[in-house]
Amino acid sequence: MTLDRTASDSLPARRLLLVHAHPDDEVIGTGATMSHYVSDGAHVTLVTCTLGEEGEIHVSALSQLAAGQADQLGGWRLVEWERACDALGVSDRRMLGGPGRYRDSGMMGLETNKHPRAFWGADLDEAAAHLVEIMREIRPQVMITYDENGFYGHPDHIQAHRVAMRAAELAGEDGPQKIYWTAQPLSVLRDGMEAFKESESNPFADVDTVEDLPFGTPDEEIAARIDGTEHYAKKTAAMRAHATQIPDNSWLYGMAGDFGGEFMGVEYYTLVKGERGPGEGPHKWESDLFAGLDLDGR
Ligand SMILES: CC(=O)N[C@H]1[C@@H](O[C@@H]2[C@H](O)[C@H](O)[C@@H](O)[C@H](O)[C@H]2O)O[C@H](CO)[C@@H](O)[C@@H]1O
Ligand SMILES: [Zn+2]
Repeated sequence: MTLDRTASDSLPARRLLLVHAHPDDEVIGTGATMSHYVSDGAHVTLVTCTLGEEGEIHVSALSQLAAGQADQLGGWRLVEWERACDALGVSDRRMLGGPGRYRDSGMMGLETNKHPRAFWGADLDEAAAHLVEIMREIRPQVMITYDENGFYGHPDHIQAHRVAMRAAELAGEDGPQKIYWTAQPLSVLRDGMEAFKESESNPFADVDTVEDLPFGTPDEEIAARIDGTEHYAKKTAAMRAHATQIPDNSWLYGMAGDFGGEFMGVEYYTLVKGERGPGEGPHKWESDLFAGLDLDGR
């Protein structure tokens, strides 16, 4: 079968693919990065794997949409997701296999993990094939997804990692030349713990040290620091679009409000495929995910 590569030939020279598990993950972990690259003229493709049907509902008027009631939260979060992508300027956004193909599995160990459409139980190569199709169309040079623990251990995040990495393997030369996993440097977590210690809405309240958290990466293992502080207003606008998941009193707004863009507008990554480009600072962190790539060849 001859592959139609004219699609990517008509796209901008730089093409970034992000693979996320639920609506809202895209903004929480990578919203500033997405907005930064859209603003800088790159083509950004977001692939989200589930509709988030099993999520909480922080908007009381919508509480009856819950999975155990009308079971309509997935459709509502699809709308939230579209609005959030609009706020970030991301027009190329897709649900893996189409909206509704894979269902939010719920937290690890719950009965919902066994739902016949739960993403956690998806056939890996079948799910990866949907992503390979997108890679062949877009031919992204860079891909962002989660580490093997899904950043914090949620089954859909772990499965998103597995599907993204398998698709990159199957896509061969149409797959990404550089692959990054979302990460949070331990130094930033320590600063956050200090900054939040007097705060009412404190995400660090249940731990004594940052090493007790299910995530955190030694600074020397971080490869890239993307400064999107000029875009954190768009990131917070996109977060507000996800109102069922991110309540107005969320600590995430505290980070943006009291601590400015440094915490919300800067996002960090480890590099697991490809060569690190030129970097800055004590650990030579890249400031551009496309650093070191020969873009002419693709
Ligand atoms: C950020 C993220 O991945 N959120 C997921 C997660 O949400 C958690 C879940 O509702 C849990 O019950 C809460 O205690 C926790 O505060 C939430 O972050 O899991 C949901 C169910 O799979 C998912 O819909 C949501 O997007
Ligand atoms: Zn998620």
